[in-house]
Amino acid sequence: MYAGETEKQRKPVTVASLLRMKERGEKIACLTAYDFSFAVALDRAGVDVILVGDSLGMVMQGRETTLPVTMENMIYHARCVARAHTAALLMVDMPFMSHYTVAEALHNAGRLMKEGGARMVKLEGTGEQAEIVNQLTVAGIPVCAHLGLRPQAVHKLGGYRVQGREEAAARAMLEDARVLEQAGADMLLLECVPAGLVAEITAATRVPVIGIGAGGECDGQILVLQDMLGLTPGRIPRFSRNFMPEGGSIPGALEAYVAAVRGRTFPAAEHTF
Ligand SMILES: Nc1nc(=O)c2c([nH]1)NC[C@@H]1CN(c3ccc(C(=O)N[C@@H](CCC(=O)O)C(=O)O)cc3)CN21
Ligand SMILES: CC(C)C(=O)C(=O)O
Ligand SMILES: [Mg+2]
Repeated sequence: MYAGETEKQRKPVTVASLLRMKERGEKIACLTAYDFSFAVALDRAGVDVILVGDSLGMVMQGRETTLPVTMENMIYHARCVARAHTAALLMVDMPFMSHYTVAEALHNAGRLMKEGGARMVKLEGTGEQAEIVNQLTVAGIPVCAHLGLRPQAVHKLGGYRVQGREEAAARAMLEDARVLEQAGADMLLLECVPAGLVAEITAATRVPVIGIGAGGECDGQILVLQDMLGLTPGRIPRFSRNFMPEGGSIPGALEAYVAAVRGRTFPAAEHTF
């Protein structure tokens, strides 16, 4: 929005308001953004949570993976988005190797909050990260724990593959979700997880569960902005959908996405594992 321009006020989205949305069964619509202009557009479309994702390594920088993304990259893009002063909650990814000791996690999450303007940080991890989530919680930093397909672990996982298909892996993920919620996580994000397991985790937790390639039974959805605007070169992941044909324009596509999430028409069966 231009300086001095006024807009009808939307109440700021908070950890508490997201919890209420889960309790009421209202779906939470989330998207990534990496700059000021798109942050304003997402906010106007009624998006609840804006994620400055480390997917910026791919969609902003043209890299093959998210691994080279730095703290400086994350802070730069977070600051650009934060200047939109959105009612949408601003969540920022902790990049690869920024959160594997308590001291580093506190230092780097602190930087995303202080310098980046984040209101929540997201970290990829398992139950092993419980102590880190607990210490961030002690520091008053809202945390989203990202489970399932963790793109920062792509070389360990052997590719961008669905996670939690085998019974033992499914039990472990459910236990990780419980442990991370117990440690203080305010939100969970499940990427590329079979819909049945997602439904189980969503029912077993009080905090909102956001999905990407995780079916329609979780509390909200997230997509990478460039994928849903049809801007990604080549094939988009199966779980994604281009909303541009339906929306007709960028604001139209963003509104169509929010409406489809709220109206439970996205994701459909073909986007689900
Ligand atoms: N543009 C973009 N979109 C994303 O969703 C995204 C990124 N970048 N970068 C970071 C991660 C990487 N992601 C990905 C990338 C590819 C698949 C993929 O190709 N999945 C297969 C399913 C494989 C299986 O069945 O096990 C697919 O067909 O969609 C999944 C997640 C999600 N994230
Ligand atoms: C795909 C979402 C969940 C993400 O972590 C990112 O954009 O980096
Ligand atoms: Mg990410």
